[in-house]
Amino acid sequence: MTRHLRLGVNIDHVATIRNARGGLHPDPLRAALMAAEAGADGITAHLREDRRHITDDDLDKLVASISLPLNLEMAATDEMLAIALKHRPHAACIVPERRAERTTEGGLDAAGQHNTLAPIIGRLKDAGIRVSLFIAPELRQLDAAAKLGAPVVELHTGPYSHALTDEEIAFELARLHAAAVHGAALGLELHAGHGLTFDNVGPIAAMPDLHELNIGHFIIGEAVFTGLGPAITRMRAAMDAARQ
Ligand SMILES: CC(=O)[C@@H](O)[C@H](O)COP(=O)(O)O
Ligand SMILES: NCC(=O)COP(=O)(O)O
Repeated sequence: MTRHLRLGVNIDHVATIRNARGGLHPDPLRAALMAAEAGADGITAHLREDRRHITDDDLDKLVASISLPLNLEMAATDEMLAIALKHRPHAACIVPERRAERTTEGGLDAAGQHNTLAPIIGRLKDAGIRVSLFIAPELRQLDAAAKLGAPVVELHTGPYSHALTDEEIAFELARLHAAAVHGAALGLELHAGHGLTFDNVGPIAAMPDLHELNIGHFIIGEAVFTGLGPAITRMRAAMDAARQ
C-alpha cells in the first residue's frame, strides 16, 4: 500500500483550554502553524453553534494565515452555511450537533435528512468547497451520501475508539472496514476520525481505502506532555507504520 494517508490535525481543544480562562492563550492559530511545521497535511476546526471552542475570530485568523488546507466542520444550518460561503475553506465537513452533548455523539443522518442537506451541499459545492459528511459506518448512510452528491465522507470512529472488549473492537473495525470498501465502490473519498490515539490508530490507518484521518483531542492532550510537534510526529509515524 503506497498511498499517503493525510493527517488533518484538529485544533479545537487548544481553544477549549484557552476558553477555560477567557483570555488569548493558548492560541489555536499558533497550534495550526506548528502543526504545519510538524508535517500535518491539513487543519480541521469545528465552529460549533455554541462556540464552545473555536470562535468566529479564530476562523478569521485561520483563513487569513494558514497555508495548509482548512477543513471546517459545521452543522447543517443557515448560519454555518453563510460562514462557510464567506470564508470558502478548502473543505466543509457537515456534522450533527446537539447543544448539550459533550462531544459529537453520532453520525449525520444523511439518509433521513436528504431534503435538508441537499441544498446546503449544493451551495457549498457551487462555491468550490469540497463537501464531506461525517457519518456512522453504515452502508445506508454511505448510499445516502453518494445520492446527495457529497464527494467525501468521514467515518465516525468514536464507537471504535471507545470500545472496551476485544469483541467490541473487532465488531467496530469490521463495520468500518465494510463501510470503507462500500464507500470506495460508490466512488466516495473516505476519511475517518474521532477519538483516535497512538494506540488505536493502527488498524484504521491500515485500511487501504482511506485517504485522510482527522485527529485532535488526543494529540492536543498528548502535547501537554511532549509538545505539539512531537505528538504530531509520533501520530504520523504510527499511521505510516500501519500503512506499510
Ligand atoms: C466532529 C468531530 O469529531 C470533531 O469536531 C470533534 O467533535 C471536536 O471535538 P468536540 O466534539 O469536543 O467539539
Ligand atoms: N472529525 C474528527 C475530528 O476532527 C477529531 O476528533 P477528535 O480526535 O478530536 O476526537
